[in-house]
Amino acid sequence: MLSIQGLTVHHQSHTLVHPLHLQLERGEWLALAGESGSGKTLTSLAIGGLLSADLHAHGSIELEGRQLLHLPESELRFIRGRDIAYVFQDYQGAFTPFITVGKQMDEMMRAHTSLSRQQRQFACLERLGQVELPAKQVYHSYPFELSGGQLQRAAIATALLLSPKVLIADEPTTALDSLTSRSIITLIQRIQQETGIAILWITHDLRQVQRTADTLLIMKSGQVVESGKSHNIFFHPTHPYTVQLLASIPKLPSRYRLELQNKQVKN
Ligand SMILES: Nc1ncnc2c1ncn2[C@@H]1O[C@H](COP(=O)(O)OP(=O)(O)OP(=O)(O)O)[C@@H](O)[C@H]1O
Repeated sequence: MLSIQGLTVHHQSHTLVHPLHLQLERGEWLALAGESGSGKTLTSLAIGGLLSADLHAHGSIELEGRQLLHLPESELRFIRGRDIAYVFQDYQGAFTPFITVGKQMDEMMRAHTSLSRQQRQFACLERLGQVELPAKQVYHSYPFELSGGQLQRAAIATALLLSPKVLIADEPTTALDSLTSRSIITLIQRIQQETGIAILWITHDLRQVQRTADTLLIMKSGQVVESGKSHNIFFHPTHPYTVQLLASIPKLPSRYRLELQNKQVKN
């Protein structure tokens, strides 16, 4: 569904993302993992045409056969939300502080659909319910009246409003406590199973993707150093950097730990 071939991102003469290939299918959960500054966010922003003006992307980004790279902003704006939706780490930044959550969700629906006011409200409440929030209460709340976990759920509900094909989640749980973080991941897993949405999950924490990712891409210094089925990578990492990343996971089940210890001895 989403096919990226030879994507590069440059800043002046400096290459920040080296040729990157990625294939994401309907219902798939692909995790892009790696250390801070490895190029994960730039890759995700390039997909929706969100790179800042000083950065330049080359290569090919196709969504269901349609080339997205270098589309005019007016077309990209339409694609973002309807086909590709984002959830970011900064859930507070997802909403304007002094406008109710409902009004902001409604605004998004109004911009993308010709539904009546009543239909739009119904859709917003339905989505808020889907992310396990007290829908009516949250709809009428201001962002500052909600907890971090509730706000991130509301941001997810907003991202899902138009039933996008791809959800790009850039470290959406990093700013949350571990229990809330886990509940958000479980929620997105459930939504993925129910809707078949494809997930591109960006993280520096491999613990997060152990349970969820079908496919894993490991990035280091702007390069993909390892990619494949996440199960294979967890059991049989080939790149020393991946081995290092996996070995640094604090509480890995003993069966993985043994495999890794053997790997480290060999390397
Ligand atoms: N506008 C820019 N101009 C120049 N360099 C940039 C710009 N934006 C990002 N970079 C650099 O590109 C590299 C990759 O950044 P990116 O944000 O993609 O990393 P990341 O893997 O998402 O890191 P993190 O996990 O910390 O979010 C970093 O070295 C960053 O400093």
